[in-house]
Amino acid sequence: MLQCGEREVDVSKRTGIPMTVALADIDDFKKINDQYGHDIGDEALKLFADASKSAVRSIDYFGRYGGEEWLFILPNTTEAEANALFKRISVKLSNSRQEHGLNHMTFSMGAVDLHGGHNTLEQLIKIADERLYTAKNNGKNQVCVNPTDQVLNVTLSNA
Ligand SMILES: Nc1nc2c(ncn2[C@@H]2O[C@H](COP(=O)(O)OP(=O)(O)OP(=O)(O)O)[C@@H](O)[C@H]2O)c(=O)[nH]1
Repeated sequence: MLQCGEREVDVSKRTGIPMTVALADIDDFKKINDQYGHDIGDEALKLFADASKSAVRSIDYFGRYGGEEWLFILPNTTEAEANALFKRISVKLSNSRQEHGLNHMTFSMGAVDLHGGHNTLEQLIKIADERLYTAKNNGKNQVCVNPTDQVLNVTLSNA
């Protein structure tokens, strides 16, 4: 997946077509494990993965990254459009989490597109991670696409 990401960075640089890198992390995952047990924690990971897989397009790349985080590589996408992805995953998650008794499960996301000095996949992942950290610090259940802009906080009926 990282190799594909490097290739997408090259394509974006060559063509000028934007691409976005996003990192996501389930909120308070440790509490889910502590409260419901490790097996339900694993189930929560699967629910998130299924919601994400069904929310991305066929040209996007999605996978687990560095243990607890999830990486999205989104060709032909601006960082502002990551808001829409965040909403789509949130809605899909809200549909499936109730069946599993995980009514309060949410996630946070940080996203950045290729522009200015952010030139390599490694740099983009680093900035996405910083923005994910900002989204967590700002209250979780939200995406941070640019810390100077307002973050999008999605509050679903059972969140
Ligand atoms: N069930 C399960 N738990 C895991 C797995 N990998 C990591 N964890 C647990 O995930 C937890 C990581 O939580 P963090 O992401 O650090 O913190 P958090 O509780 O989600 O808090 P925030 O990120 O601030 O929302 C730890 O308790 C790990 O043991 C896994 O594959 N399955």
